[in-house]
Amino acid sequence: MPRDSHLETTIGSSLVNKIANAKVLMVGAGGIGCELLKNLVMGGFKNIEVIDLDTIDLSNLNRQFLFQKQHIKKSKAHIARASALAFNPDVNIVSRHQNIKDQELSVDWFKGFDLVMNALDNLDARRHVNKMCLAANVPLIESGTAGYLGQVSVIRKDQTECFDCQPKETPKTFPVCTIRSTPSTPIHCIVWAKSYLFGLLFGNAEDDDDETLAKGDQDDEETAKELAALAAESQALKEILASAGTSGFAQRVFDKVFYTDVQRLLRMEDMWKTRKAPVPLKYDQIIRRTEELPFAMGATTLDATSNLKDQRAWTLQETADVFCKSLEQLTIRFQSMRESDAEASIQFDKDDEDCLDFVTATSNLRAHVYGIEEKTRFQVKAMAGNIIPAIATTNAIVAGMIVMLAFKILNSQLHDCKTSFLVYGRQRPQLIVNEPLSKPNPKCYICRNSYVGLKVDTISCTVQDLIDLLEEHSMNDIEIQENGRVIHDPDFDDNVGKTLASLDLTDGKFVDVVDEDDRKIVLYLKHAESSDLDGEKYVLESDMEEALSLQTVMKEQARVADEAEAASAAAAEAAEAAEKAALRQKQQRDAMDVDLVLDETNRKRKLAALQESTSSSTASGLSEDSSEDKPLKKTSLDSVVHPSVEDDSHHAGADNVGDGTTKASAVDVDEMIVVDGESYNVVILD
Ligand SMILES: Nc1ncnc2c1ncn2[C@@H]1O[C@H](COP(=O)(O)OP(=O)(O)OP(=O)(O)O)[C@@H](O)[C@H]1O
Ligand SMILES: [Zn+2]
Repeated sequence: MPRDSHLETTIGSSLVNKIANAKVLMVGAGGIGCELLKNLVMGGFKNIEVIDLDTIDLSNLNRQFLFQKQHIKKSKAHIARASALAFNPDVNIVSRHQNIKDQELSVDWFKGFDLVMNALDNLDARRHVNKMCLAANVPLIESGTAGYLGQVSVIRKDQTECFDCQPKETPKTFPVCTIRSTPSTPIHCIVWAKSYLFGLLFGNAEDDDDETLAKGDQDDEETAKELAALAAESQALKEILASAGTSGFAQRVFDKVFYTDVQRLLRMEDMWKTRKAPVPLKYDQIIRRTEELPFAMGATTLDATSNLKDQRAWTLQETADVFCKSLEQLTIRFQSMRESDAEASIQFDKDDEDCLDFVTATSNLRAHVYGIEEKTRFQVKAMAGNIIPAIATTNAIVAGMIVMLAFKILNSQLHDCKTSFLVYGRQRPQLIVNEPLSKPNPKCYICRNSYVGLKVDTISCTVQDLIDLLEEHSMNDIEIQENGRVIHDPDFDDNVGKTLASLDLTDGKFVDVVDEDDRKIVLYLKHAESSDLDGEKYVLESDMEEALSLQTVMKEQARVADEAEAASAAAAEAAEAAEKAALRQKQQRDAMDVDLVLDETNRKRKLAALQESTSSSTASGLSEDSSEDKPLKKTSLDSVVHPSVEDDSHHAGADNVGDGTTKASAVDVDEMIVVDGESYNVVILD
């Protein structure tokens, strides 16, 4: 039986043919990628290109099942290809051990695919593929997982939202004073070790801040004072750094950060009125304490190859030992890096043994000083590396959903595609939640651009030539930028005589051009020898007029969106003002007495009774009327009591609807009814 016969029965031979003829690109051969590649070769795809920049790590093997122990350190892309071919040898797979951001992988290269599928793990690469697919006008399936959660969606130029249409969540930050002075949780200690101390010791001493530290309100006098003290503290540590590499260096750092600095903090007595005060720790103390222990725990040496080192809590002596040892190792590395490059720094890497040792020991020593729970090396790795455990099943489900979307896209059924969320722990027993694909954000600065290929000899073409070219297409007073770098604008013309190549505007670069009407064209440069340009100075690969008129439409859409946003902001403001006014009114009414609480039915009866009684001129008060043959039903407002319950002298004859508390003033007065010259405040229940 032919291999694809079941597939044909399921989805029809026409779609099977489309799948077989499609050329698809898979970016990333990790957790999702391995599952996806298997699905593709089993799902009838015959032309697949797979790219991954990484090599296989032992930690990948639990879920990236195309890889085995003997593949460790080999290219993920090449091994994924070889293993997938074993599932189906009848497929053409090209593997690339390469970064998807490589310049050689141009917009034209992307144009060679019918569909791109991301199986990536980082924003930067996702953003890049998003932009390339928009420029190449190729559909992209974007996916991601985090523990039990997963998401799959489709990105199609001008039809759906792109990856950058909505701002992405910024990483969690911590107030700098919490991290530097008043930690209260293990993560505070880990961030201090990883982002502050590590950076100060092995980074560029000037930029000892980290984006995980939020500066807080520096106008606040207390905060400003504390920040100044912290800056002085960092400066003192930098002075100790001058003795790096000499004997006793590690102990000096130890005593500085766990003793001297903590003592300074303790002098700020107000700080500890409501918090548990830290206990300064000196290196010598640990040695002394360890000698006092019944067993020679200080003699324990942690075996780096043993799992125990990762999984069990270390003694204080062990922690101090690891601190000193890892500090020395990293210092040696740092100094040798600095010999060849004065700006060199070590980046924290959770998979680097010395880095992880240093951060584990340092954060636990700080935790010890502050009486905070200590963490094992394994736990610190997860927390410092922001690791959410990857779950094979989640990846498998998401890879399955990617293939279903791929089928629909190749079958021209974009309208049937949905964004799918894999959810977990919800009350409803529903694993997958679907949402229609969103429309592009009219204000998106990535997908609302018009991308135009420009073939040009970048060696001879000057910025002025580029300006002339754009003016020929009626783009005036233009501003030219590349990746945020200003190349030219109406007030900055220093570069007009320079060639594109001399400004590093070379093959594959995106050049943003905005004109006086705010129309934005992104030119992607394609270097061509002058001889290949048929005597022309340049060749534009798309119709510029069409792109510009599309821009005019998009700018109008953005304007309408702006207006709608402004209108909804104004409406929200008005609603807030109305709410405030209503609240004020309520407060005024609350100050009044409440005589009756009626529900709507009662109100009608009451009014009817009142009218009847006043017209017959027999009524002397509400209570008499209401106790006639049609008695009023008491309302169920338990919390309201007629003021006369407290004070009999007032409206003693009124109908005491509602009973219970004494807080009549908490109720709105809805109506005032006048009967026989006497006024009654009435509350009407909904
Ligand atoms: N710029 C890029 N170019 C090519 N491949 C990339 C790029 N960025 C990330 N990748 C690849 O995407 C894959 C994502 O897979 P996954 O999320 O399972 O990560 P992992 O690195 O295998 O696992 P973990 O991060 O949990 O150790 C990785 O194999 C990674 O090498
Ligand atoms: Zn967008």
